[in-house]
Amino acid sequence: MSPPVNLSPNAYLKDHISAGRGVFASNIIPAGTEILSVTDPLICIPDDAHLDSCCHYCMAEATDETSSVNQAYRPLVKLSYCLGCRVVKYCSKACQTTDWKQKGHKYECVIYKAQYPRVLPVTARAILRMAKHFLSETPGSNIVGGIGALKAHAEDFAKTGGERWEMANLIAKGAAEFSKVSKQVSFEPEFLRDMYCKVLINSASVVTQTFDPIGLCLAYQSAMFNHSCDPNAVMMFDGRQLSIRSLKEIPKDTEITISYIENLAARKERKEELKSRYFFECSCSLCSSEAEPLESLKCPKCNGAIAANTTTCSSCTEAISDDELSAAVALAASVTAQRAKRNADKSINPTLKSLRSLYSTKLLPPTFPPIPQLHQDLATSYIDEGNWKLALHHLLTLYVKVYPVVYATPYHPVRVVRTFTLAMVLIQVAVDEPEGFGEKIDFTKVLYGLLTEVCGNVEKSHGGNSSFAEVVRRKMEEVKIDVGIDSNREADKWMGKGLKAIPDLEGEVAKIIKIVDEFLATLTSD
Ligand SMILES: C[S@@+](CC[C@H](N)C(=O)[O-])C[C@H]1O[C@@H](n2cnc3c(N)ncnc32)[C@H](O)[C@@H]1O
Repeated sequence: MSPPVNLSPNAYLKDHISAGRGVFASNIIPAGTEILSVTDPLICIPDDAHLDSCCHYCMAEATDETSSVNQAYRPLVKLSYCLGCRVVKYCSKACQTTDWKQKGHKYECVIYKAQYPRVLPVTARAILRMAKHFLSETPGSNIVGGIGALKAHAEDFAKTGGERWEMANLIAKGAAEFSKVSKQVSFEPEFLRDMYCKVLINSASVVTQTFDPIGLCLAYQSAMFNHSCDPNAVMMFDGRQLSIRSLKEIPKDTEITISYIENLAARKERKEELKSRYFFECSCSLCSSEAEPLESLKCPKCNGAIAANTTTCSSCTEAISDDELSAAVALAASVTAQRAKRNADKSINPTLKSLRSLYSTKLLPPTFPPIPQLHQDLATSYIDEGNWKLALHHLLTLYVKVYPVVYATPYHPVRVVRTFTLAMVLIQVAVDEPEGFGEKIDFTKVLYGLLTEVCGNVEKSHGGNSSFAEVVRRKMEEVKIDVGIDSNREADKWMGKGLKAIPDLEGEVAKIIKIVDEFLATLTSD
């Protein structure tokens, strides 16, 4: 069954040789093009941790007044509870009315109220919503066709058994029981279990402009895109609006792919996650390649690269023992497993300890998973506690050493957003330490260079009309005024090209590289 939707003028749906159906380019799609835009996904709701801090319709986050970095991204938002259930919150009457009348809160409210103070988990809330839509629509409607066409992998879930299958049965049974409270419609557990499987296979995390997960989204249009670990497109959110944008030029009739999982993970972890969560063996170009760049190790003598599955430095020909290399790789795998166990916990001490243990092998470079994730976790934690200088060191490390390899295209949305965060943190450090630090970088020049890079890439990464592009433009104007930069300045020519491409910033870039190298040396030596 195919969903009865026209995906976009740029894309068409076709049976795939090994992945069910897939989405293909109808014509040459230039890099940085919006391929799909879904303004009203079927389901788009806050996850359990964000029910209190996000609007249940538009996903606007309540403004956190304690963090001036986050402040830069968000307009002021105040949320009020739905007085019926006191579980969900809204930022405006308009959002509340639309959620009530069109998205299903009229149906859910009484169920949530009956459970209060217990709150249903996000998957239970999602399946009730999806089931309600499925049964209330006229048979043959787009919604009924769209939901009906989604892959459920129900047999694979049942065959695999284990915790996930138990959870599917438990949530479906619970939700069926809760649905009896409603006088409108109640559901059988088997039907809800099928909806649950569809949600797990086809939903995506709603993310903020800084790519932090805040909710669950299911749109049958975007659910048709298959996965690649080296995708040519990326899924993004602007509030509840979902879009898929090209990361490179996509030739006509080529499959358009997105990544279902964290880009920074190692091949083994990626393959295991895709198999256990989505029931397929990934055979993308990256997974089938002999050695991917992230798997290279570092020569302890000259810092040259030791390609995966080899034991000799490609620059100085130093030979490293197999045992030493295997021990370093095994340590990285064990830190990855520990990090997954800690889940969202980004406590500084254990994370820092893990990072030091990896660097102390002297064989693992900053790109080797999970080192980039640990730097990112630490940067986030330091930002949360207002320790700008340490956050800056981790962000500079990612900017200099990791992003050019991991997000090779300069307009990859994650790279653009992280560069903007780096600029915002730099402002905070400049306020705390106006005299500069380390090699005394010229804050004004570097800040202007970073913002020039972000402004020049945001059109392709996010689209010129996105809220993020608007925030970036506002910030750039503010900075130009604050530092007295005339908008016709020579450097405007270098929009989007990156710090290294701006001629009068060569000296500053050299200082930044030195700061990062010294910082990494401190992590290695202790
Ligand atoms: C969100 S759906 C994508 C659309 C799906 N192909 C369909 O026909 O409905 C996810 C499912 O598609 C299949 N899939 C996605 N990417 C794949 C890939 N790279 N290789 C094989 N199967 C894939 C898996 O069955 C996966 O559980």
